Amino acid sequence: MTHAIVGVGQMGEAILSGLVSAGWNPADITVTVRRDERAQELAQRYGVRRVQLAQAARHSEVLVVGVKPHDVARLLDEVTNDLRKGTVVVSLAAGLTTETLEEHLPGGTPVVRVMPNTPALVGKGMSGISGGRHARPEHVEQVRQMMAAVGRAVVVPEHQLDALTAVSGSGPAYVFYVAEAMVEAGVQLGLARPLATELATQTLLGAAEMLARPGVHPSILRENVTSPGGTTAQALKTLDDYRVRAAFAAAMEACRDRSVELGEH
Ligand SMILES: NC(=O)C1=CN([C@@H]2O[C@H](COP(=O)(O)OP(=O)(O)OC[C@H]3O[C@@H](n4cnc5c(N)ncnc54)[C@H](OP(=O)(O)O)[C@@H]3O)[C@@H](O)[C@H]2O)C=CC1
Ligand SMILES: O=C(O)[C@@H]1CCC=N1
Repeated sequence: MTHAIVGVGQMGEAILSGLVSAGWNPADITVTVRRDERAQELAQRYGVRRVQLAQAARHSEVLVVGVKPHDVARLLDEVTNDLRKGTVVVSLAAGLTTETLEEHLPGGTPVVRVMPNTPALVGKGMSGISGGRHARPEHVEQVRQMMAAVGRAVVVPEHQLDALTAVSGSGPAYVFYVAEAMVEAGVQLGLARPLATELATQTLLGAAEMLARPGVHPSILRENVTSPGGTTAQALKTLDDYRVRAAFAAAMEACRDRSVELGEH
């Protein structure tokens, strides 16, 4: 019995890489991909075996579906006749509800929905997890343990997954966007690009580690950097003048709404 990943793109590979780095035996993980060169690449990088979809469906304990949301229904329809009774089907797809997923699978199939993020690649992922109608607590726990191997994993009511997507699923992109903005601004101020990149990267890393300590709040950490009448106060006032906080609220609301929309059919 293996864990199968079907559709190994950005997110599927991040989880695969995280699991192998966490010490999972590559012999216990199979991948199902369309292109031969991708199969070779994954075999070389991680030592995992490629299997056809039917084989993944027949022999896996957990089958992770890592294709784009609009490809999920077709893939599940293809899988349904071969699916071993008891296999837990895990979807990574934004928006798609467990109810929709269940409609494309044999009655009684345990379905677990996961909203991961790409830092799983470096063992620092953040996943939200919800079980479907037929997922027993032990199924949800099995998936939680898999995702906990590549970072942190929380079980949440399914209706919260759209909002969770806006915070942690898409969240890394906001951080990379801020990093890009800081680098570009540093270059604008006359710093060499490699130096600006090193300064921004190490600053984000250090700030993230401070945030992760127990009992701290971002507001306090920010205040600690902000000397009265000093440089940071000027910078933060300018961010407020440009309504950056409001922009985040609007961006994340749009993200949540898109997730809801992806789930409507
Ligand atoms: N990227 C992210 O940060 C996050 C993504 N997600 C979710 O993860 C899922 C995947 O997203 P992402 O990894 O970004 O997308 P990618 O396009 O990078 O990966 C999707 C992969 O699915 C493959 N694929 C499509 N159809 C099949 C098939 N029939 N059989 C085998 N493989 C197939 C594609 O192969 P090919 O290369 O041949 O086209 C591609 O490699 C989405 O549902 C998304 O909502 C969730 C959280 C975060
Ligand atoms: O952009 C997307 O739709 C996916 C889901 C969360 C992050 N990336």
